[in-house]
Amino acid sequence: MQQSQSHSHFPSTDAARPLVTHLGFPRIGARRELKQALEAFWSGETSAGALQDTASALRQRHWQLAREAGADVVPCNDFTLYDHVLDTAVLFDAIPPSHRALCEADPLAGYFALARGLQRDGHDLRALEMTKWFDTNYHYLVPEFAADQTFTLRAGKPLAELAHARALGLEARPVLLGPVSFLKLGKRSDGGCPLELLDALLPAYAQLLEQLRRAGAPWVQIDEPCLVLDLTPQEQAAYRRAFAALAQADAPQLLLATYFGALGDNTALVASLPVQGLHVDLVRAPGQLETVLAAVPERVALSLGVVDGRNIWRADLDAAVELVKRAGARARWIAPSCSLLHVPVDLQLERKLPDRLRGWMAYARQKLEELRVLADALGGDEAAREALDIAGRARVARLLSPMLRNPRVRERVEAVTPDQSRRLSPYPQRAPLQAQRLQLPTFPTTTIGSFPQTGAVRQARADHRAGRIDDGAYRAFLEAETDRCLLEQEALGLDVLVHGEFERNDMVEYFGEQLEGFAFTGHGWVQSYGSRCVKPPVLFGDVWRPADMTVAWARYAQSRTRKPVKGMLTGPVTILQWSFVRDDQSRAQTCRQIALALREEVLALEAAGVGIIQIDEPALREGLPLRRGDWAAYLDWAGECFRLAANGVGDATQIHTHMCYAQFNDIIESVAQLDADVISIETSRSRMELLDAFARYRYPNGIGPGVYDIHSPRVPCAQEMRELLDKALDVVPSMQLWVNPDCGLKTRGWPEVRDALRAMVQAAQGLREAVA
Ligand SMILES: Nc1nc2c(c(=O)[nH]1)N[C@@H](CNc1ccc(C(=O)N[C@@H](CCC(=O)N[C@@H](CCC(=O)N[C@@H](CCC(=O)O)C(=O)O)C(=O)O)C(=O)O)cc1)CN2
Ligand code: MET
Ligand SMILES: [Zn+2]
Repeated sequence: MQQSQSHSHFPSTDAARPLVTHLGFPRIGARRELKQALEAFWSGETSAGALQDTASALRQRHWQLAREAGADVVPCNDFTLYDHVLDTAVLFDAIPPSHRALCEADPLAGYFALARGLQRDGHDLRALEMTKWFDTNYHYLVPEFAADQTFTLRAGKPLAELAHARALGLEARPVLLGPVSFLKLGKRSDGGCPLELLDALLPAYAQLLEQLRRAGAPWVQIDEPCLVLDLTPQEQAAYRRAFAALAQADAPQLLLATYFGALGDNTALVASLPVQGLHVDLVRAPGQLETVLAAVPERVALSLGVVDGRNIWRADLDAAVELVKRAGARARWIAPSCSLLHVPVDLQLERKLPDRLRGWMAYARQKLEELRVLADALGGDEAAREALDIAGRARVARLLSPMLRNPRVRERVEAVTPDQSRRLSPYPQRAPLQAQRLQLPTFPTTTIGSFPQTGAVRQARADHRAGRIDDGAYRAFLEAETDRCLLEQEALGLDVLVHGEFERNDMVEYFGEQLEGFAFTGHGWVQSYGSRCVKPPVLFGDVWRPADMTVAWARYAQSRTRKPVKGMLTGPVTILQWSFVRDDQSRAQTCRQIALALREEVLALEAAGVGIIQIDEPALREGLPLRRGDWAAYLDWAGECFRLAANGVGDATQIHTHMCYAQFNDIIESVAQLDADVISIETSRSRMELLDAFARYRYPNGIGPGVYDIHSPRVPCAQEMRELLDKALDVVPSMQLWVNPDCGLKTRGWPEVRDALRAMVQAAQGLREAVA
């Protein structure tokens, strides 16, 4: 076989072959086995033993799968029953006083009470706050530290997982969240700086490292993703102190793992840390290889993240070859850019995807196979070089495919003018027109859109998909659900109703299924939090709207009640953020295409007589770049896209937006500039901390700070919600205040929803009486 031109630059014999590894594997399971096991355990159907058996079997299967796909070294302790940040808090015994007794009496029950709250058997425990893991759609639980927090090592889990892997004959590398990132991702109950607790934490870390070494770990992976953020001098000093202390311990060799971006101005800091290995993300930041090679001492072995751990496209292996060769003998390992947590498990399970598209994609397993091909090719293997050629051709085929481009879409994006993204009149002129049209009381009550997606709803959808019920029967079922939901809302006394979103599998996938330019998968599940997963659609080509998407349901719901029903759409930034997005053009460009498609839908809803249209943008904050220097450009195009979608309507049409799961303090000004008439926003888990920002900025339009945490089965009482509303009234003028939960109710059951909304309406009524 003739050697191909493009790979003639390979060394011919005995070249150094890097080892293949990865930083973490999806834990939910290709068929969401962990989800099923968790939910069965929570509902009391199965025992803790059964849950642990499933967890153990998944760990073992994933190690074997990774080995077979090509990993020479696999991580351990990357598994978790709920969340790896929560695991780290439990590992060091950083448990809030409220949960301590239960955690000691029944560790597993205590663990899930921290994750989900617990209101049973005389307990009334809150869940920890949940927020976004960097710029991903994964949520972690925020550790809560006392001002005088002490840390005690409880090393059972990492030691057991290491022993399990070693018993299987695997070379396993325990993964730990590093001490600085762990503290920085948490918060102190007194509002103080968590990094002040570093000196108290380090002895426990050192002790853990010693135990792992004694248990046979040659390497430990310390994840410090905060090293890609802007750090203060104090934070940089914390890194120096932390790693100096860990270097004193009788520890295994340390692989310091960074990901989600460039080390940038932290490069010199990282280069000065006493570690034996360093992982860098060369997908988000290929340019940093040069600076890292120059700054980091030769004795530090490098792990090069050359395959995208955040997206599902096949890698550009030719580019990867160049990077690895550039690092030469210093490239000890090659790996995905970050943990594979953010991609699905195995493309081989996909049956529905068009073959063409499938040939362009790679899930976790296929990414490890790509890395093996890359390593083998670098090691001089002929067959692997041919595989590289084939991969390269598949990639070029995608980039040149006519499926990616629609000239009409491109023309329309080019033709957008600035006035298309502005409302006709400013808010003070629109507000009275809307008030007159809608006739709402003060402190109007509403919900965020979804009502419980019960087993029956999911079953009907599954039956419809499988052809067991026809279109008519499915529609009749959904109409009945919608009717029932509207009646419930009327009975509860809510002011602005929603149709309940029963027809939607997911707020993004549903739109992906109706827009051109998207494909959807059958097994593309990615963990979002705990047992909850999402199946991000694959945005591969130019986006356009072939037909109305939500108008029929909006019209139907409004025909069934005299109360106003909100039209319900997912915004362009969120659709972008929660899809696997093409990488052959800028995200801004792709987002504008989505925005134009949604604009058509907004105008169609308005034309159908819908007076309130909500455009959810829960992922606006999540998409914010990790470095401040990149914020302005992002906020500029993201804001423009929202306004382009929303602001074509007349003055009397009320635009709502909704945001959740993140800190909005930093971007409050950009949120205000969206100029939505009303924003509902998650605040209850952080007990309204967010409102400081709204107060400082004097948010000008309507605002509904969430008064009830919908992620927990716990039902708060009216008094508790009233207290949050009173707090809100300190900073929000009463004419602007709306009353609503934190987010949609799809994950809850009807009994809790009824109780909670009844209490919410009661809280609003109490407030009306108090200020009347
Ligand atoms: N994309 C996205 N990201 C988001 C959110 C979101 O809503 N969407 N919200 C935040 C996270 N919150 C979330 C809240 C709930 C769920 C959630 O409930 N997910 C469901 C899956 C939703 C779904 O796609 N359901 C489908 C498919 C359901 C399913 O499991 N079907 C079975 C078959 C049906 C059966 O027999 O039960 C199968 O395919 O195996 C449907 O309803 O049609 C789950 O994990 O259970 C996810 C995220 C932030 N990020
Ligand atoms: N309208 C959506 C819902 O209520 C908004 C969810 S934000 C993650 O579910
Ligand atoms: Zn939400």
